[in-house]
Amino acid sequence: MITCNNKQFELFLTSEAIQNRLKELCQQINQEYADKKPIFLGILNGVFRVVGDAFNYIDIECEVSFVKLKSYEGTQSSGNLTTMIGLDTDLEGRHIVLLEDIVDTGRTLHKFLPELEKKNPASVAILTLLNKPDAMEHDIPMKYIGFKVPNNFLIGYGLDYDGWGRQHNDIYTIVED
Ligand SMILES: O=P(O)(O)OC[C@H]1O[C@H](OP(=O)(O)OP(=O)(O)O)[C@H](O)[C@@H]1O
Ligand SMILES: Nc1nc2[nH]cnc2c(=O)[nH]1
Repeated sequence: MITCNNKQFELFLTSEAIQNRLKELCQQINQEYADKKPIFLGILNGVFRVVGDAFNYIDIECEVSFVKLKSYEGTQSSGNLTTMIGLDTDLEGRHIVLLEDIVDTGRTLHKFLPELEKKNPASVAILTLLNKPDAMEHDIPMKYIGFKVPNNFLIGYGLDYDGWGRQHNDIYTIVED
């Protein structure tokens, strides 16, 4: 059990399980994108640990870039997507692998994917460490999913509760909401 911002959380996914799965997905990407010179595009903030660790395993020629989007306040999606740092890379004709820590309701990607399509990329594939199928409000095609998880609030490994809790190497689930 841990306490974060006065709420209690219990262990849900170990660091070892996260690393093993991330390695599997990255090895698959190494094969499928071997000759495509992809751009990995991370959606900050939560994704910073996924990106850092993924690049222990990605070994193909590629670029990396980031956007910073925000929709969550406390334990709930605000429903509003704020762009804090936007797209600043030329994506025309490029193969993009979008990196996310979690796809929950799908609102963030539902709003962001049309922005990405305006840049005329050759392809867009989504890698998310976590997905909550029961929370999804939109049909978002996700090619690489680490773990499908129940619809409970999570922290750790980049995931925050009002900015706190991102430092844990394991992922924790809320005990009381
Ligand atoms: O599918 P959704 O319900 O839209 O939720 C997913 C989004 O929520 C988190 O970001 P958040 O808005 O919490 O910002 P952060 O990455 O800075 O923590 C996460 O990194 C995703 O981008
Ligand atoms: N920390 C955190 N952020 C999220 N963003 C979308 N879903 C979640 C979640 O379960 N936990």
